[in-house]
Amino acid sequence: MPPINLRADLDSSTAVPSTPTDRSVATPVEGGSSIETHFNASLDRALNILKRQDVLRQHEPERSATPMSWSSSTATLAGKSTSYGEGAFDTARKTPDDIITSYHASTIEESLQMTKNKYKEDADTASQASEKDVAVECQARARIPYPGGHFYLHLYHTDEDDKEHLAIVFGDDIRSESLERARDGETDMGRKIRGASIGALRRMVAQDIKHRNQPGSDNDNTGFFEPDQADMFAASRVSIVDAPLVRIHSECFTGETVSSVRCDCGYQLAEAMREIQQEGRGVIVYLRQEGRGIGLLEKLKAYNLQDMGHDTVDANLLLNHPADARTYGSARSILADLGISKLRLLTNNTDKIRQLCGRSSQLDIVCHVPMYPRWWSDDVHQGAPVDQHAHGGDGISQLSYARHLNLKKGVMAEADRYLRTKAERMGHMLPLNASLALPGIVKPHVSATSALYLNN
Ligand SMILES: Nc1nc2c(ncn2[C@@H]2O[C@H](COP(=O)(O)OP(=O)(O)OP(=O)(O)O)[C@@H](O)[C@H]2O)c(=O)[nH]1
Repeated sequence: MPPINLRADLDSSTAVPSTPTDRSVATPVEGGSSIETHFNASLDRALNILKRQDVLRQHEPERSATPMSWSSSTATLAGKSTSYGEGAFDTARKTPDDIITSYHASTIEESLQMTKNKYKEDADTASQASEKDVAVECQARARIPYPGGHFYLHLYHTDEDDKEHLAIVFGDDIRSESLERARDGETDMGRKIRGASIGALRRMVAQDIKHRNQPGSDNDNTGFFEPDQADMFAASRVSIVDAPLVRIHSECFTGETVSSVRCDCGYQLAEAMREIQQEGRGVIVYLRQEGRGIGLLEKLKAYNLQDMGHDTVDANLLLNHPADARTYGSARSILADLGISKLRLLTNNTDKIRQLCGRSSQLDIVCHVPMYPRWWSDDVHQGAPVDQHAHGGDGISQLSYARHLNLKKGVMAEADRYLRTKAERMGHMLPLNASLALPGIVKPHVSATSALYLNN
């Protein structure tokens, strides 16, 4: 059998296109070789398939160049999942920079609104958590001298977590009930080492604490204590009826220990100590809720996101945390343990007030005392004793306590940005307007009460 001359047969019987691409339109004519016809048709189909795959492959690098980090960030920020569905191909043709830029421009408003809603949702959840009764026990108390005088540091354990929460107590008359409670098999020396009272004093303290829960009843325990202890407990009676100045402060290693000026935390702690020390009585409950409850590791990541242009709220959300993960149930219990049911609260934070005044709360927040940064105004807080030390060049200015009270406008630019975000996105009671150091911050008006804000 002679070999089949495909070329000749095709030339004579079929209009064969000159290029493989054209073959796709070739139609075998009547009488042509059926073998060639089938061959050409198969070849055409194969070429068409290859052509389509090739077109797709050309676009493949662009499609996979779309950064996953962008897509996952967007998903987190928008609070919904993102997938490559319809229309995804167009997005993939843009460069990653185009996508990020257009994303920022188009969603900033949406993000702001979404954050407000999310912040409220998280705050509601946190409020419910703060309603929970937290059992606390003061494990030890010790006197701490510091540049402004001395205070008593109380260390607490709670059944909520395994952290060491603290109460910084100013005034000799505020006592912890759980510290005074007798421990099994405890000696007087053991009590002294914990910072609890002993002997007649212990009995008096126990009676006094019991008495706090029975308003109106007479205290007939005077026979239990020595004359030199009488004054102390006379003062103790007073602390029950008045409303001491209280700050509920959350841990910030960066701001308080290494003097970071990304935030105002170091200043707030020092200022709270100064104001309470001036009054002679009050408490700072120091909660180990570092980084608004997300911990130091996550806060450092959030700082890097802030250096990439995100604010403190978005940075938390991008890391899949709530804007504020704190609760205040343990603070309420610590204050109750210290016999404080009525207080004036040093804060700008509406959410903190709302959580502390939850439905089941026994706390009576008589008013809130705003904490406006001293560097916004040149003339506030003149003549405080610790300022004189700090300016006096006697070495105390090297201490972080005093240093925090001497912050200057220019140095605090980053803290001002943080404060602006707290005011604009987290509902903090900070007056923003166009005058003082930060464009947009006016001199504080120090008269609002918590009732005003709680009713809103
Ligand atoms: N996640 C996060 N936490 C921060 C940042 N800056 C400060 N913090 C933490 O924020 C907490 C203090 O919260 P703030 O909102 O500044 O102040 P506040 O105590 O709620 O409000 P005030 O009572 O008005 O002072 C501390 O735990 C700090 O560690 C930040 O950029 N990101």
